[in-house]
Amino acid sequence: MDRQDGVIARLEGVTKQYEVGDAIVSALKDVSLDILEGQFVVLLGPSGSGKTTLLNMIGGLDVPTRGQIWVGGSEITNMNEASLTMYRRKQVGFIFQFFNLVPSLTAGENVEMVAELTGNKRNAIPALRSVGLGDRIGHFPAQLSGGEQQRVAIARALAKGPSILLGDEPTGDLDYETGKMILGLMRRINRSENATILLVTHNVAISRMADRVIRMRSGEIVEDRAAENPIHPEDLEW
Ligand SMILES: Nc1ncnc2c1ncn2[C@@H]1O[C@H](COP(=O)(O)OP(=O)(O)OP(=O)(O)O)[C@@H](O)[C@H]1O
Repeated sequence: MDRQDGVIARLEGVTKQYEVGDAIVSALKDVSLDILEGQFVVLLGPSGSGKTTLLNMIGGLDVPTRGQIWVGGSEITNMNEASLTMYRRKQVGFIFQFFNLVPSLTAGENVEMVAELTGNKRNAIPALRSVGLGDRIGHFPAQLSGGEQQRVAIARALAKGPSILLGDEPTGDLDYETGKMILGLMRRINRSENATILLVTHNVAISRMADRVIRMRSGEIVEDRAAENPIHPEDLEW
């Protein structure tokens, strides 16, 4: 894969099958896709359509049954387990619905722990400042609101300096206003740092802020379109 063409992630003929008893579930069927650096991509689709499976493949959390995946110039589908662990640790920023912070560590320590793994410990405090939490560094997750906890999780992802940020329903557990604030933050990071973001959601309204909208059904991409005029997250309504 050639980074010169601006492609940060490429999937070629990716198929994922799960064996469940005697049955085979095809979660992804021959999916091919290029994601460009700096794109804000929203991935939509009904429950069970393969969104999380696709995200997990790109994030190196699971491996395809067939097909190839490149991220940031390296093919991850031919990596051994040790290289794949390093890839997950250093190259991918994960933002989940339920924040996944360590309750016994402060906000600062939660970010530092991950930043340290990637050799970027000095990034931790600036990352927290960049999400507006410079004054919450010593707070524990239980002392933070849901929106603040998600901002810590975003800071933790950013502190790695990842090739791609992967969000799985990152606003799914937040109220309307807080959800919009988190989307606004993600958009700001995308625009100001040219961060590539792939965001999975059930919420069709969120697709109006995307540069590109991909829709899945039954393990296949059924629509892939560039958005002409993405709107500001503040103006989203649902
Ligand atoms: N570990 C697994 N073992 C067996 N089947 C699985 C496994 N993970 C996912 N599947 C199946 O693969 C299909 C795609 O699942 P996936 O979680 O990717 O869908 P999704 O679009 O993210 O759904 P949701 O919006 O509900 O999270 C589903 O039919 C699901 O049941």
